[in-house]
Parts: sequence; structure tokens; C-alpha cells
Amino acid sequence: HLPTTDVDPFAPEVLTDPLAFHEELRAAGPLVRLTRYDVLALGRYTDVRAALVDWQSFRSGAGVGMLNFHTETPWRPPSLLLEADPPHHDAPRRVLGKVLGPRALRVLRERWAADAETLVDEVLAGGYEFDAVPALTEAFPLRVFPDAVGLPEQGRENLLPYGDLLFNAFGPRNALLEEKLPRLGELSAWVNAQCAREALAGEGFGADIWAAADRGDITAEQAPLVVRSLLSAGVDTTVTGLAAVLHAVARYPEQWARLRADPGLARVAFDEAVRWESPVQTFFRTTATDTELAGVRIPAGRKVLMFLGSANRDPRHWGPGAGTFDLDRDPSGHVGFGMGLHQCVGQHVARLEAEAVLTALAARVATITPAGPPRRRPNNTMRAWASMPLRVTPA
Ligand code: HEM
Ligand SMILES: CC(C)Cc1ccc(C(=O)O)cc1
Repeated sequence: HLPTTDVDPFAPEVLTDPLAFHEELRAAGPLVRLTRYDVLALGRYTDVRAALVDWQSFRSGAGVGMLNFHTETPWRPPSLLLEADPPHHDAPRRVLGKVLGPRALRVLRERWAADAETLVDEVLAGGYEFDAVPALTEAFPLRVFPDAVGLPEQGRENLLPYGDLLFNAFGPRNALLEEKLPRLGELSAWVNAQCAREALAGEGFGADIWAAADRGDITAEQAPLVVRSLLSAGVDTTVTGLAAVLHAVARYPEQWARLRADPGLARVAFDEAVRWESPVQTFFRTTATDTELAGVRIPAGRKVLMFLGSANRDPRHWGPGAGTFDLDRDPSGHVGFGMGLHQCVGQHVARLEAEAVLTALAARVATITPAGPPRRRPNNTMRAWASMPLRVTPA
């Protein structure tokens, strides 16, 4: 029978520093039962990847959180992408894939590069010591993404709290989630209102989604939910991803020097940071039938928790240097954006945002070092930062 652990991966101290637990999980075997929640856990790269690419056996339609939509009521109507399997998943994914695809983003490249330069100039004008979380990692996505979607100015301060609530809701109903629930109704209502056609600007990702409905690529009923996917996944994730790469370069000054010498490394630096830190740490699948993984039989209807953060640092796959941030490494194949059918449809947006900020910084800042201990923002799913004091010297 299965190895077990009674560690609670959603306990604050484990969320804040999960590395020891990940090592224990990987050592215990390919599949481990978490007795605390009676769910099955995957910590090794090979097995996480195998579950991600086998969408027929490991499904999303019952939700990708601990809640099983087949037996409990979801707190919001399920996503047509994240919480759907083929065939229902197909059209919404095809539409969003086009709206957020590399070709569609070409027009944003120059605009976001200029926005990043303006923001970095503003930050440096304020002095060479600052908290990068409010100043950069939250400020930049909130400056560029709502405009790209076509959101009105009013109410944008709801985006981060909504994301924080959503990502906590993928976990168990613990104190972290309980403390965010009081705002659920108000935040949900605001997000849903922004998905209506009349709320959105005539140009942008939102308008593009509604235009797809006009063409019949999706229905008019589906369009608001596809916009909701953007608002759900498009902000908190990039805020956390940007913080991950700034944390990495401040922790590894020689890598920052590498990046300054060759700004073309910005994109690989971001992917290496997504591997190293794994902004999205965990989410679930549900077995559709009696299935087998790594030689272990799993009955139908079981929730399987994939530890992306553990897989992305598994020495079995990445070698003994798995735990270091290294621009010589080729991070491709990392599971920080998922893998297979549901692999992040917004990854190109995320890469473009990170490239804009890193390129603007590389041109203006010679060194980046910690100006004090960074502080984590505990969340059931995200490895996020509440504060990251940095000291820079001008180029
Ligand atoms: C650093 C930033 C980001 C990270 C780490 C990230 C991570 C992920 C991961 C791991 C998945 C797979 C979920 C699964 O397999 O169930 C995913 C899916 C998704 N992401 Fe991202 N994401 C990021 C940014 C974005 C952005 C900027 C957007 C929108 C503009 C976005 C929209 C989505 C959507 C809609 C899905 C569902 C895709 C599907 O189910 O077919 N993400 N993301
Ligand atoms: C890592 C994923 C869980 C991020 C995410 C969140 C929400 C949605 C949605 O479609 O609402 C999609 C992706």
C-alpha cells in the first residue's frame, strides 16, 4: 500500500518554506497519501509531468482545487478553460490561445517596453532603495494588463484581492481561505461586471473575446466567462512571477551581471525563475477512471495534488544543481506553466511583461542586492511575496 505523510502542505509554516517537505515527499515515493486531507500527492518531476499530460485519466472538470465539483458546489461557475475537459474546453481554449498568442502581443511589445522604462525611471527617481513588491512587481502588471484587457479605470484595486481569494480557494478551507471569504461576494460581483461587453473598451483582449463570440467561435454566454479567466489568472500570477525573478537576481548577483552583459537573456531568466521559485506551487486533478501512475493503481474519483515547486527542483530530473538559479541552465520542460492540454495560455503575456521590466532594469541598474529580509505573502497555491526591499546602484 501507499507511503503516507501527515504533514499539512497548506500549513502556514510549510507554505512559507516547503523545501524540506518537498524533499521528504520525493523521497517517500512517486505517489504519497496525505493523511491530513486523504488526497494523493505527486512530488517527482516525472510523475507530475505524466499526470499533467494525461488529461484523459487526470481530469480538470471536477475542479483543480481540493473541492470536488462532482460532489460539492463550486463557489463560482466553473472556468470554461481551467475547470473543463475536452470537448467543452476546446473552443474557449482556441479563442483565448489566439487572443493571447505571440502574434497578437506584437503590438504590445513596444508599448510595454516603454511603460516599463517609464515605471523604472519613476522608481529610481525616488531613490536607490525601495520595496520592489509595491513599486515594481505589483505596479507594472496593474499598469499594463487592465488596459490591455480594456477594463475601466474604476475598481482595478479589486484585481489582486480577487486573485488572492481565488488562489486560496484552490486549497483547503483553512484560516488563510476563511479570512478572505467575507469579501467573496463583493469581489465576485465586481469581476463578473467587468466581463460584460458594455464594460469593456472597444479594443483589447476583452473586445477580442467578444468579437470571437460575434464570429460564432464561442457563444455569447461563454464570452463573459472567458474574460473572467483573464481577470482570474492574469494579474496575481505575473505579480508573483515578477517577484520571483527579482528575488532570484538579487539573491544571485553574478546572474544579474550575466543578464546586464546580455539583455537577450531576459526571457530565459524569467523561465529559470519560474522553474526555481514556481509561483504557482500546487493544484489538483481528479482521476476519471481506475488508473495507474508510476506503477501504482489509483481508483476513480480521487483528488491528486501535483507539487509543481517540488517537480521543478527534483534532482532526478534537473541534477544536483536543481536548487540554484542558473542562467546557464536550459529551463525548458519546467512545469511552472503546467504542461500539455491546459498549459498556461497566458505564458506569452507573462514573458512579455517580465522581459519589459528586466530589460528596462538591466539598462539602468548596475547592481541589485537585498536591502533587508523579504517577507512572504502566504497563499494556499501561490509562492508570493508581501515585501522585497532592494538596494540598487545606477548603471
Ligand atoms: C508567471 C505567470 C503565470 C504562471 C506561473 C501561470 C501558471 C499557470 C499554470 C501552472 C497553468 C496550468 C493550470 C492547469 O494545468 O490546471 C496555467 C493555466 C492558465 N493560465 Fe497561466 N500562469 C501565468 C500567467 C498567466 C497570465 C498572464 C494569464 C492571462 C493573461 C494566464 C491565464 C491562464 C489560463 C486562462 C489558464 C487555463 C488554461 C487551460 O486550462 O487551458 N496565466 N497558468
Ligand atoms: C495556475 C492556474 C490555476 C491559474 C488560473 C486561474 C484561474 C483560471 C480561470 O480560467 O479562471 C485559469 C488559470
